[in-house]
Amino acid sequence: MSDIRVKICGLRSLSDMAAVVSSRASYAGMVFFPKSPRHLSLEQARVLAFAAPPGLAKVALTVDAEDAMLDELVDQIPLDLLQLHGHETPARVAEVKARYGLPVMKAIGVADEADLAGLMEYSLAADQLLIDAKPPNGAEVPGGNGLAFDWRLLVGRKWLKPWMLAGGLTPENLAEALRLTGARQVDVSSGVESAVGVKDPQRIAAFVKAAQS
Ligand SMILES: O=C(O)c1ccccc1NCC(=O)[C@H](O)[C@H](O)COP(=O)(O)O
Repeated sequence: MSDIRVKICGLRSLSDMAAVVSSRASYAGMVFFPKSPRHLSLEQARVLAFAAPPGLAKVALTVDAEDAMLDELVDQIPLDLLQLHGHETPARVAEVKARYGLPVMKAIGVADEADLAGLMEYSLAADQLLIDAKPPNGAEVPGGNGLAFDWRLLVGRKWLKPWMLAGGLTPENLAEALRLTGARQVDVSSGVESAVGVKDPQRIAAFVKAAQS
């Protein structure tokens, strides 16, 4: 069994949380972005977060959030990691990290080699990086689109901080993605859904199993 850590993103219900717990994933992601089909209210997120067992990291995902919103999330929800999935600068990443005293993961969208240029600077400011597919032009949401990028772009690359691979991963393609990129952490949303925003417990289990084999 390998020690690949898995984040299941976009949980919406207690049954999603139960599926994530029984799969033995390492991170449970909650989306706070009203345009997303996976958006949660504070109250919904509190219920999910309090149902998470110790050892399962609770991740709050925001997009260019102001302090007022982050203040509310951090005050009301027990969180382990803040995922910044917008256009936050390295300086903003450092500011969020200092203000809340929580680890911060910065998501970077990748479509081609040029998109990797900023990663080093972000790796100085953030605790972790999430290397995701860049959303298509005009996309309503900057993540959770089920799109993959060319994993060969990551071959032989190293960053200063732990990183996760994301974007279009599925139980079916995960082994190949791990083989090519050498990722030790992976993140998935659409690939473990039966319809947009609807998590499928069997696909969650299959994804984590694929990460462990
Ligand atoms: O999942 C969303 O709806 C979402 C909305 C706004 C910003 C980010 C979002 N998801 C970010 C994630 O961490 C996803 O898991 C990641 O983009 C991979 O998604 P997918 O390609 O669907 O597996």
